[in-house]
Amino acid sequence: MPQANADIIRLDGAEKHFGAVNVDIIRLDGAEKHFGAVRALSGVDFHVGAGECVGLVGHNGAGKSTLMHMVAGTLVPDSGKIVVRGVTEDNFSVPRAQQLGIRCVFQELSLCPNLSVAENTRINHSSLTGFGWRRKAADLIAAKLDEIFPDHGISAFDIAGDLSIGRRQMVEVARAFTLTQDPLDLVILDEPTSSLDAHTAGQLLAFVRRFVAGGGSCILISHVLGEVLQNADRIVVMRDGKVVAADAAKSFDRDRLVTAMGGAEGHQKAATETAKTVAGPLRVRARPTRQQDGKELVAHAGEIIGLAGLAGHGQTDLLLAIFNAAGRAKAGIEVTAPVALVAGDRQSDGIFPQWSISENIGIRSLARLRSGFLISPQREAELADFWQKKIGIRTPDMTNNIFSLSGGNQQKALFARALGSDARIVLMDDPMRGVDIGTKLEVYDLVREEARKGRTFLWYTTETEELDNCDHVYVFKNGRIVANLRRDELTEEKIIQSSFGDAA
Ligand SMILES: Nc1ncnc2c1ncn2[C@@H]1O[C@H](COP(=O)(O)OP(=O)(O)OP(=O)(O)O)[C@@H](O)[C@H]1O
Repeated sequence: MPQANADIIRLDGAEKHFGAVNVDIIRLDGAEKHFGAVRALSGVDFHVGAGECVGLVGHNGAGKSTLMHMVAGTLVPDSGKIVVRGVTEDNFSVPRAQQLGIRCVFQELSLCPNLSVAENTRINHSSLTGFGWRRKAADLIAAKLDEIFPDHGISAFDIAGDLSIGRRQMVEVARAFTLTQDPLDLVILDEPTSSLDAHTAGQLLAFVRRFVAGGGSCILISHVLGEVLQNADRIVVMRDGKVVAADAAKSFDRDRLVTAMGGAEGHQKAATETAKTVAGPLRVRARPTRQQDGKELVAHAGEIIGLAGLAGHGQTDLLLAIFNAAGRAKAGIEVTAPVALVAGDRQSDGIFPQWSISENIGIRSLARLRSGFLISPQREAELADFWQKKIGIRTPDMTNNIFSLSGGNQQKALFARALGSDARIVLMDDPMRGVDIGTKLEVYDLVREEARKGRTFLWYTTETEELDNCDHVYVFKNGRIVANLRRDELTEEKIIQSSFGDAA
């Protein structure tokens, strides 16, 4: 263990677990990073102590993931210093970070889709070798899944690509915490609950607290500010590539965080409109394939309909069935107008990776963008510019590749694609994954405004608060609708009761 220098001994945050001063696990001094014209980080100082959970918050594109890529060794700073346990690292890299016990769960899930859960575990744990490695890997990941998510329902031999996005996220998390011969000191969790329902997110956060209480360290990035306020010891706020606030978590409340992040000021929580009593014409009538009791989802023009319940209980399947049924007859499903889908799993279902931001937005509006037989680049650019301004897509140039955007900004581009199209029905599959609080509030306003103009929204969300925007909510369990709750009777307890009840 290296000797701690005087300048890396800190008295904030970490030492409260041990009652003594403490060497930082990692420290970055003056980290800078440019991507072409974009200054992603400008002179950031950041540190994490042993036995400390640091919450990291900021708007989309603030630089959080870029900073974390430096901690994980996947990005090298243009300038600045990385110090691990008091030793300056001149050639910091992914293998070096792993050797030093630093692991990460990134926002864009990284499991190989064609490999099993056990095989994916082996990829990150090179010590799992020799005869019977597959069995060893399977036992280890199964045990960790059981420990973090007791009712996970995942087999170590499931193929990763066959799992729902929520279950893939659970595997990623469990894999990062799996104990092998490799050291485990610090885990970076970049939006680890973004695809988890409230129950599963609670299991993960409780595990994180146990891990930290046992002396481990975590960096927790989340746009769900309550998660950070309740689970971090110290919170660091980033804005436009800089750290703008850093303090003990208990000194923050939601308002102070939002003000420090900037961008969400002036937005009030949605004024709760009374549920609609006069419905427009029928837009969607759909019965889940496993439904045998006659219940069905019904949506009219101008309605915002929520889909809730534990993740992976048939909500996404029904949205995809409705999407596929648009324009052709399908048993049990009636769709009376054009449909657009905002995918939550943007990597697999939403984004065209080789295309620019503008092309990704325009693809659902080709008829409107045509000039003769060709797509007019000017019309495409106008549509993209309109949406860039409307929902604040942060980029210097909309003709840049879509992957030049931060995760949340990629998600905004998918929103723009659906809302900018002529679709009268918009299906949203947990669409706010990675979207910051300011933009979320803007999108909620936009959805309600579009609904008033007659658009219909079917909105599956793992964030219970978002259901306040809906006229009524169908709760799913085991592939079936088990409850239909009006907005005025909607509470988290009611949803949980229906999700776990014996109704199906
Ligand atoms: N590979 C890249 N090429 C070009 N620009 C990039 C690249 N990666 C990040 N950026 C830019 O750097 C800035 C910071 O992005 P970063 O992903 O760190 O933000 P973030 O705070 O993690 O956002 P989010 O909450 O949306 O995930 C953004 O403006 C982004 O567009």
